[in-house]
Amino acid sequence: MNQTLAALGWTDHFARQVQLDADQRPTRITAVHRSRLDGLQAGGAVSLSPTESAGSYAVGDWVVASGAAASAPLERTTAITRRAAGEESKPQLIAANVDTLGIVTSCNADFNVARLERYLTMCAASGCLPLVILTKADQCDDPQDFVKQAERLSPLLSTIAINAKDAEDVERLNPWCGAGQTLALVGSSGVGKTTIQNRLTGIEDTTQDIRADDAKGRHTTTNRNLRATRAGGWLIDTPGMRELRLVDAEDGVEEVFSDITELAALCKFNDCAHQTEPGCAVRAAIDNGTLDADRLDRWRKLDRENRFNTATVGENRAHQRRLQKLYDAGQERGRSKRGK
Ligand SMILES: Nc1nc2c(ncn2[C@@H]2O[C@H](COP(=O)(O)OP(=O)(O)OP(=O)(O)O)[C@@H](O)[C@H]2O)c(=O)[nH]1
Ligand SMILES: [Zn+2]
Repeated sequence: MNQTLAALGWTDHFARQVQLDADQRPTRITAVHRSRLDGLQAGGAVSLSPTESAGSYAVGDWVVASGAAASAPLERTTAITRRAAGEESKPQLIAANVDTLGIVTSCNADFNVARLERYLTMCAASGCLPLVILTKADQCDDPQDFVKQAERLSPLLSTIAINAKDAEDVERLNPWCGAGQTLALVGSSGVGKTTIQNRLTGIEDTTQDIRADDAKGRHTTTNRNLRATRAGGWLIDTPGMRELRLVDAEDGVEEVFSDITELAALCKFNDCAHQTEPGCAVRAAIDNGTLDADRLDRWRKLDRENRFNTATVGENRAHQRRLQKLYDAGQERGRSKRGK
């Protein structure tokens, strides 16, 4: 597969960061393995050795290859992260340099304003442009009603209603995954992500290019994580993309709920909880009908949850430090006992 760098997504943003020697090649990362990176260059697919730990790279990253050695990732335009599962709840990088995050929901009971706001918040924190894709328009009497409800959530939002099983309908997504453009999809199970991806990539069987490392520890090339679209662009599909949660997304909450944060700035007290305080601009807006009380509730919930997630990440670090102190103190006691 031969590509121009621009078609791979290379822009001035990346070009400005490097002075390329004759033997150096910009490379887009298509898969991250424990001790190896798969990538695409203008000349085709390559396999590279990372110079940083594997965790510092993500699918979609740009690196500079000198021979078979990959530089550290170039500064990203966008980064999608999630809160890692388990004990170590530090943010985990899911994908880099995604231009548009397609938030997929259906014109049915899956459509849920609170959930859309969560995804929009995450999208804002990542730096990607949001695109709401409403599937199953063919099974609904008035898809435009759903479109309107979604568009009300943010002026930055594009919304499109489609039948994901209809090839022409799915082609309407081409502007977001044409040459040089990278798209990723999020959404609940069953909303039609796989159906859309298969149409966009022309690959009907998603399992066909999944191949694990073989028994001898060799790797086989897989294009599953960063897949070429028929429109000439890229689609990122990793297991992590499917399990996204909010992390460190405070900026995102502010952007998506700018109407509320702007009002809150006008409250008489700057620690106003918008409950019963005098001079509360938020309650005033609810009273005069310019702000929806449900929206305030959803903001509270999201803000609280986001603070909790972020706090847990911080608390975990604090917890680790406390454990280390206890451990050090224990060793010290042991030493002084033995010394007696
Ligand atoms: N009629 C209709 N059916 C759809 C549409 N989109 C998806 N479906 C059907 O809904 C079912 C689920 O679609 P998938 O593409 O597997 O959904 P998914 O989001 O990939 O689900 P997970 O793989 O569980 O995350 C399939 O039977 C699809 O054929 C649509 O726009 N219209
Ligand atoms: Zn207030």
